[in-house]
Amino acid sequence: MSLLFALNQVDVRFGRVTALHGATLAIHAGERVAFIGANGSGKSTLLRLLHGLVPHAAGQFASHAPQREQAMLFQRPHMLRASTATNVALALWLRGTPWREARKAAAPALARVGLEALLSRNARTLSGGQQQRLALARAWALQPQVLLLDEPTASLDPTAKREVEALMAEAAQGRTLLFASHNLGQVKRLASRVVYLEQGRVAADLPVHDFFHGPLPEEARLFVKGESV
Ligand SMILES: Nc1ncnc2c1ncn2[C@@H]1O[C@H](COP(=O)(O)OP(=O)(O)OP(=O)(O)O)[C@@H](O)[C@H]1O
Repeated sequence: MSLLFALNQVDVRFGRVTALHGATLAIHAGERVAFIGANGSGKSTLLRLLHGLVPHAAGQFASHAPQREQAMLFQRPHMLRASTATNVALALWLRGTPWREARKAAAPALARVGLEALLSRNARTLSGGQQQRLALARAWALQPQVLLLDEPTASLDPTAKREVEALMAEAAQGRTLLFASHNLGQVKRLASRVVYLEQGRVAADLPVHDFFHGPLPEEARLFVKGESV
């Protein structure tokens, strides 16, 4: 599998805060990596670094995945005050698809996530679960090699969580999936590898089975115990 991202002793800083500290990681095409850890441990920062949204302050960072081959979903996606179809079409247009073609691609993308009945609905009026589905449709339409998801089901009710998670699994087929989650059940269902962050450091990096069944550093063990009750 080809190497997509290589981090060697990478630091990311926001003023005096070091959000990532000495992170060393290699991510290959086709992997499904879950980033877990307590609030503020650096999960979003790591995803944002991989997506080219924040610079690194120290160490070496190499990305072999072109930005246009990536799509990122945020916990609370930003929707434009326009129809759901326009929201999808604009994402395509911004990546260089001619407008007419982009408009045409919107309907099938929305149908994939079950929003075909809401094509002309103002996206800002959608529920949280519907907005997350729209965000997935937008990402899906771009057909990215790499899908980055930052706690995409965190603010959803249990039913919407299940629905969006099923769509995430489907959207990840044949792609590299990199996601942050506090939901360890979701991590077990979706990830092939777990990276556990602690105060900006990579404290464990293991295949999913070994993470949940093998010996772990003490902090990671306590984290899993605390989160899985
Ligand atoms: N734009 C920013 N400016 C200043 N500090 C920031 C910024 N973004 C993140 N941080 C800080 O960097 C650290 C890591 O934050 P990050 O959002 O990456 O954590 P996280 O693991 O994603 O947390 P959560 O689980 O709460 O989403 C925190 O101390 C946070 O306050």
